[in-house]
Amino acid sequence: MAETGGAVTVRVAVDAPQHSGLNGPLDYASEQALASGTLVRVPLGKRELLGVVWPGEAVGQPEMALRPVAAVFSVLPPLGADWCRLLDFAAGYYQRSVGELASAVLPPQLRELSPEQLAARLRKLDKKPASAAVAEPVKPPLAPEQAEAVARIQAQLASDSPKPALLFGVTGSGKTEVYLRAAEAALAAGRQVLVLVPEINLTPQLEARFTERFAATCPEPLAIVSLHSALTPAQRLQNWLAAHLGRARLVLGTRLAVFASMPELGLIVVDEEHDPSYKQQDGARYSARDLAVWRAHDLKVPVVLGSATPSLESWQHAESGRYERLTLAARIGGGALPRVKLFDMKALPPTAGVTTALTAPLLAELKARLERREQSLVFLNRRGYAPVLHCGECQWKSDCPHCSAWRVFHKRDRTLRCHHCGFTERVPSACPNCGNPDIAPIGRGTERLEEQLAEALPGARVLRIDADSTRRKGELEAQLKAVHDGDVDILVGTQMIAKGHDFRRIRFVAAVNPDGALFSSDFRAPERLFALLMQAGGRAGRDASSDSPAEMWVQTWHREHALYQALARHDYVRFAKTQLDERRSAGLPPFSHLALLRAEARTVEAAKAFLVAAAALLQDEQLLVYPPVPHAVARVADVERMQMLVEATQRARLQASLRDWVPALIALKREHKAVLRWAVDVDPLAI
Ligand SMILES: Nc1ncnc2c1ncn2[C@@H]1O[C@H](COP(=O)(O)OP(=O)(O)OP(=O)(O)O)[C@@H](O)[C@H]1O
Ligand SMILES: [Zn+2]
Repeated sequence: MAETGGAVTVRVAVDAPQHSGLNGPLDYASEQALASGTLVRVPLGKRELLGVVWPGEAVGQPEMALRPVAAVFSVLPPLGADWCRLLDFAAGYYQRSVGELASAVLPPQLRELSPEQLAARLRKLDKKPASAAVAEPVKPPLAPEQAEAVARIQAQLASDSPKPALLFGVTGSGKTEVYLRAAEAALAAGRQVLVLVPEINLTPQLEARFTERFAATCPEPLAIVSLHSALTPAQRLQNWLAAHLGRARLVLGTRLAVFASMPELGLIVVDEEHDPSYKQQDGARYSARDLAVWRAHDLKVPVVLGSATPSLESWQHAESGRYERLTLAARIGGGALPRVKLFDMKALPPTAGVTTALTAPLLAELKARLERREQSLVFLNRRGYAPVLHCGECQWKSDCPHCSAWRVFHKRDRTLRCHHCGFTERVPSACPNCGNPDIAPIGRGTERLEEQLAEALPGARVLRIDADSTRRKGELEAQLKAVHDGDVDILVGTQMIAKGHDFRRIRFVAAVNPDGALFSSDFRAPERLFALLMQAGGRAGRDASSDSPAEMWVQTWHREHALYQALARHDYVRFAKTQLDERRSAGLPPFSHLALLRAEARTVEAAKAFLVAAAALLQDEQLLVYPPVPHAVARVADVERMQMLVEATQRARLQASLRDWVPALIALKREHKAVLRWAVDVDPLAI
């Protein structure tokens, strides 16, 4: 803040468009001094935007008439210095402006409310009724490995320079109970706790478990809240305010919750830390997991990263001693992990007309389980009825006219839908190219699998859960409840059901067609496939009291593949070692650091020309700049997408180069009018 005449100059982080080149906080005039972190409304161009008074000296150019701050949210305590540091770091690291990031991560409703309206919302918070008195929860006695892990986290809570903990626990080993005990200790010490989960659909079950555990110790209204994008804007603001005011003692949320304002934050938990959904895929492409680690380090509080299949980045940190590894090697109650059977598709006698997803032995196994009244899960990571519709006469296929992709056949509503641009049409009754009425689906998605299972196993109660079956509010909850209640015999679904859920009745899991990912050009594809299959298998046999053996089948054409061999032995450690060895010799992350420059244009040439010119602007010899290549789905909605990888052996080196490069790219873009969009993705996940 600088004094100029009667008014003071304040720096305000505000969402100025990137091409304006105004990427730092901007100066405004204020009648009174304003503490950093104060929320304000300020004019920018013709608009009035939400802004945050930012720490640091205003540049103060007295000859320029500064525009005045339009409104001050003095009803709200300012955001903390730690929150501003987090945003400064994240904006710098992911190469965005701090104002853009602040505007993206603050609750959207804040942008619309006047100070008076916000004051009304705050009064409403006070009127929330306290929850009814609840009984003391029953806490299970900890298994020895759990007790050890909890003790280590407690030691970290007491330390003034805690190390991140990697909780490496096999599926069903009771990681959640460790989070609960760690949270209990932090809450008892008067601190707030932040728990991150990868997917919204995992929040209800976890929220229920946390509420059940802490409702007695934290009975005040809004003491436990969730933060994710499926909340209504009003709920999201309410929960965010509760966290900011310190009323919410425990915040449970998806990646955006890493930015929650929590003045007394004392512990962060990142569940399923390996999950790709922690990475934001547009705007500021941040990794919530990585930011959680940064935030914990900055605050000198512990962070617990939990997974049965840690990301190779985190695993490498545990290997090198930067993270403390806490291992839960056994399932609760001594239950065995499911036996994994690699079912060799090549060994099947070729039979014309037999669908390969549901082999006769698989059907027989499902039938046997059905007769024993056990639940089974059939996992196929592809939704829709069939990935493509095909005409045998003229070879027409249901491609998307706007994308380099097929349109997926959805039988339920008889549509052809592009999963990339959303282009949807009714299924034609005959081939649009030659008029042949006999067009047929090729391949299968969950919808078709569901149909075939119901046909092959009459009387079985088959339920499909995927993004299509759960569009409407409440559907997912109802479907999961049916599974938990035992009203379902065979559950069919995508990765949505493979992760996290504590299904107690499932004893058999089949992955019917997982091979595709083995040959992807993305170096992370094997890591993702391994994690997904381990997670899927982990849904079986979670109830140790049942005596029937739990089993997982993987139907594959590549039985000997090292990935499957490691999977069959539940050997994450070995898998990680092989992968890390490969990454080390290929110079890939975590042994190098990457940034991806993406460019989108109407033509490949225009996108490419921009990338080539951008490469010429990078003068550091220590950086390796790869030639531009098309994105895996090169064209989406008639836009060509190209990308270029930049690699450095040192993170700091890459960061230093990006700092100069990004402003230069903003200027470069002005010369490349045909480029529609460009973006830098630091630590990209999908390549
Ligand atoms: N000490 C304990 N005593 C008895 N039951 C326990 C104990 N700890 C956890 N459980 C129960 O064991 C089951 C599995 O625990 P949890 O869901 O935490 O596993 P997880 O390690 O998170 O598994 P996943 O990685 O598959 O999600 C849960 O039903 C939980 O209530
Ligand atoms: Zn499309």
